[in-house]
Amino acid sequence: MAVPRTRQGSTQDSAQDAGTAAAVVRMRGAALAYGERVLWHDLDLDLRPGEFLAVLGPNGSGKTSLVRALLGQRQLSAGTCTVLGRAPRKGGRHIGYVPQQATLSAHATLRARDVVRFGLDGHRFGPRPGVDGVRRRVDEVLRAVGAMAYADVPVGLLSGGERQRVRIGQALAADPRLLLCDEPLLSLDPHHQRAVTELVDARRRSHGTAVVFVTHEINPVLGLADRVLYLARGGFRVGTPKEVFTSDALSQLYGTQVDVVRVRGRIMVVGTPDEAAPPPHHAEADVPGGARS
Ligand SMILES: Nc1ncnc2c1ncn2[C@@H]1O[C@H](COP(=O)(O)OP(=O)(O)OP(=O)(O)O)[C@@H](O)[C@H]1O
Repeated sequence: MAVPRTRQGSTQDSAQDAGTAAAVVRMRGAALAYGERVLWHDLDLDLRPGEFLAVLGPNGSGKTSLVRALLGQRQLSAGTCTVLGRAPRKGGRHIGYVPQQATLSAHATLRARDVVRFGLDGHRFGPRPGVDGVRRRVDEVLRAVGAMAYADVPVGLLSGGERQRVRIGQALAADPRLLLCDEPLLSLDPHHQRAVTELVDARRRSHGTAVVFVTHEINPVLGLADRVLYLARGGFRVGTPKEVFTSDALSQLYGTQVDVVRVRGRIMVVGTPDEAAPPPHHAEADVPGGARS
């Protein structure tokens, strides 16, 4: 089960250090830069089993790059990161990855069950189940994600919401301890958004799978996220949704007046600068008052 933990900036505290032994992801002083451009830096983060971390931020703030760093596809430019106690590496076992939407269309003629099976076959190490075992496991996963009804339908014929269930099935097939979801709600209607978030939530509650969930919108995960990592302008803010979604916290992060308004249990953020603007470089990015840049 998830235990919320608060963290702002990079100052370490003993309570957090006590919790690191079981951390699924551990980052210390982590930074990621492309050339001169620093996406984020001084990031300290411990993600515990069963914890749901929502990652938010404007376009280009480095959310996908963070996921790629955890997958071992991007090298940190500074600091350290471990995933399940080891340096992140490509093809690591126990990591389920739900990539951004586009990727499945390349395999549009494959049936849903084939796509889920790839989640089992994709791992080069560890014991391999036999043919019957594979089929059983694929069926089990298809049922778990509610995709049994279209198990034999080519994914190219499925709706966006149905495909997303299949993608999640693929990510869950290998029984991951860490689930990385990169904008799985993109272009889904509220009904399907709810279905997808409930699937992910059920998984982390039943299996203690830690979740990193990149999303542009906090509201669909507001009741689920233990913590939010909000990236912007080369900086970040991390804490519970209540702590991060305040006018003060986001104004500090953005370096301009931002208003956070709550309406009928939903959060609206008003006044964020143009999302297309690139973040400043490292030296300009320090945000005073603990919201680290
Ligand atoms: N390999 C790379 N080399 C150089 N720049 C890169 C590379 N990969 C990403 N970038 C740049 O880094 C920035 C962050 O990209 P990233 O995809 O992590 O952002 P994001 O927060 O996921 O954005 P979005 O919300 O649009 O998906 C972008 O400006 C992107 O162009």
